[in-house]
Amino acid sequence: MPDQRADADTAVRNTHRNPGMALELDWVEAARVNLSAAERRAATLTTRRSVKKEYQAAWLVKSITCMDLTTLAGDDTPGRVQRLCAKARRPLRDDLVEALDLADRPPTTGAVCVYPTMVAPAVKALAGSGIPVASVATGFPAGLTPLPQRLAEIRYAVGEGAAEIDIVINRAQVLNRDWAALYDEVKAMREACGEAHLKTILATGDLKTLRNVEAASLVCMMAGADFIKTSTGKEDVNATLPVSLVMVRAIRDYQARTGERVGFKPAGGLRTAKDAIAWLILMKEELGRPWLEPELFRIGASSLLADVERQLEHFVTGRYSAGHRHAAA
Ligand SMILES: O=C[C@H](O)COP(=O)(O)O
Repeated sequence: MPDQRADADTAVRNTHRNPGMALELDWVEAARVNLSAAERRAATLTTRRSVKKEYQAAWLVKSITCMDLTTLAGDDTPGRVQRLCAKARRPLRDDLVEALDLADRPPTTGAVCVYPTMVAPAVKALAGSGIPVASVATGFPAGLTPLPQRLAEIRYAVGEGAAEIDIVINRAQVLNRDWAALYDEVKAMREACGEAHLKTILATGDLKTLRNVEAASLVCMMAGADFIKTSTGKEDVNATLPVSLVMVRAIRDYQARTGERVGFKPAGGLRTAKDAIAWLILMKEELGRPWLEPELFRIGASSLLADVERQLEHFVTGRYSAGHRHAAA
């Protein structure tokens, strides 16, 4: 099988940071997106391209290494987080790892993503694994607590050992097109992160237009976001391919203008191996190979791994097992 695994030797996946830049309002205001063209292009990603047989298995393993294995539920407990971390360390059964010829470097997930009070148990459970802990923060998922509390929450999560912070932006600032306010808040959040990497969740399902999605993507990158992320998983509409296309093209434009590579994280509602392949195709076609690594690409998901494991089992054995055999994640 082609080897597309990522290195999982350190708990910080990407040492490079996006330094950000001054807010360039002209660039933000010039954002324009042709909705039907974006929808047509997104549709071709899953119809024109397909990935077959052993390449499909390699891509599915790749999707595991890029997965932020997530639990963000009101009834999360340290016990649940420990079980999730065990799955992150060993996302595939040993017999599948052997059969896929991965025993010398078995895959792990890209990160584990939890609420701030679950960071400490996650850090403990992942000690020595090289898997970073990501924490949501800033009043996730609505982001409507006062700014000092949102910044304090970031500092708390970093203090507990989170290496990555997934913040939510203030959607009202986008809907009011108050780009300076959005820029200032995200910049303050980046400062509060210290060494931790900043992912900015746009909650695209709340932003009304693709033009707003593009503009918000640019403002977050200008303010120093290391990743831009689609959704919390709690909006009515979460990650979609047209929205993701707009965001990755904003990443491309930002790189062309600044030379900086910003990562992308689709999240929310991604549950099937087919979804994982579709987003990997998007990354490869729009941004190229560097964005097929966990340093620049993550899939945020609470229930995707089960189907990926099931499809890999089918690849290895020719049979599907019952869904309940892959209960965790
Ligand atoms: O950031 C990750 C999302 O909250 C996960 O959403 P999901 O539960 O729909 O997979």
